[in-house]
Amino acid sequence: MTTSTNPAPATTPVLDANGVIMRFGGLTAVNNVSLQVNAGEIVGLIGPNGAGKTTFFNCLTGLYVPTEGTVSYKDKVLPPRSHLVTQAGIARTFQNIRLFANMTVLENVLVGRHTRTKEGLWSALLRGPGFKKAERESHEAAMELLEFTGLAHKRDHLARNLPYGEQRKLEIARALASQPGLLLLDEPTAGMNPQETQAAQELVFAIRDQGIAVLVIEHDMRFIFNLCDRVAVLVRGEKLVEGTPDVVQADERVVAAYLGTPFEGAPGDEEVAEVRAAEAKAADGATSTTSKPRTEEEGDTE
Ligand SMILES: Nc1ncnc2c1ncn2[C@@H]1O[C@H](COP(=O)(O)OP(=O)(O)OP(=O)(O)O)[C@@H](O)[C@H]1O
Repeated sequence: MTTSTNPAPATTPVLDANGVIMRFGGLTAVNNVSLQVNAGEIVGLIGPNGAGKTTFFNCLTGLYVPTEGTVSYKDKVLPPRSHLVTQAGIARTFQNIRLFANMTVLENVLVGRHTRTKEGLWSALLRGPGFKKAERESHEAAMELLEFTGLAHKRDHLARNLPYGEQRKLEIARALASQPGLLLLDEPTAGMNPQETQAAQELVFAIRDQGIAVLVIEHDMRFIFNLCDRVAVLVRGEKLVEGTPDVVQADERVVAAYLGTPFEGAPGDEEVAEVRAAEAKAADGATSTTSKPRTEEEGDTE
């Protein structure tokens, strides 16, 4: 198992999400969630399916306007507009890969750099010295990122022809091209084999070692607990637990949330009871149609 020690004590908040609520009609997908990510940290966000993780990410990155709450990056409240959030210094990848499939690997990274280039339209049209210099710098920076992510040898391949694991890496390279101070990764190892997952872990450590804080959603618990300095657990839109991997792993509420076992004080105990009752009824129905009439069965047991 690879480990990486966090070099600096992580105390300076980079991201500060405060009391974020996101409602879709009658559904509260994220309910009053506050979360900080400090400089130098890798923080994990876990929770069962439908817990609100991606919705929370979308609130952080300006894709959704939170119903309530604020999101600050380096002490400045972010406007809920994705391009302004990227400009401020937050980059992200998506659960469903979103590459430009018919562009090359290099072109995809160059697109990611767009927010950091200052050359205007006239300069680009006239292709003057300023534009050529900027183009050369962009190219060099993109190639450095491809080296960093291990994709340099694929620079001229079309994105759609890359194996799945490399597409995920390319998404990360493209996100890094915007020179973020915080990188949000939404299920970076989904669909990866163990070797690719191991490589992804090394890559995230290397990103952190470059001074970029990371917030990562992932279902692969081994990956999360090996990787993260701190983990927050969302259940039904609410933050249930937050702490070091050891603390979170030992918390019985987390185990219960994943196994679906009701626990004291948990939201939704009534729903669990309802589902159990419905399942029992369905099982009864199945028995009575496949074996003997219900009245007989009842007679047997009484
Ligand atoms: N745009 C939307 N409109 C309405 N409901 C939504 C929307 N986006 C998400 N939801 C609902 O919000 C809840 C949280 O969904 P979300 O995708 O954030 O969960 P998640 O924790 O990321 O799940 P998963 O691990 O399966 O990706 C779900 O009930 C989902 O159906």
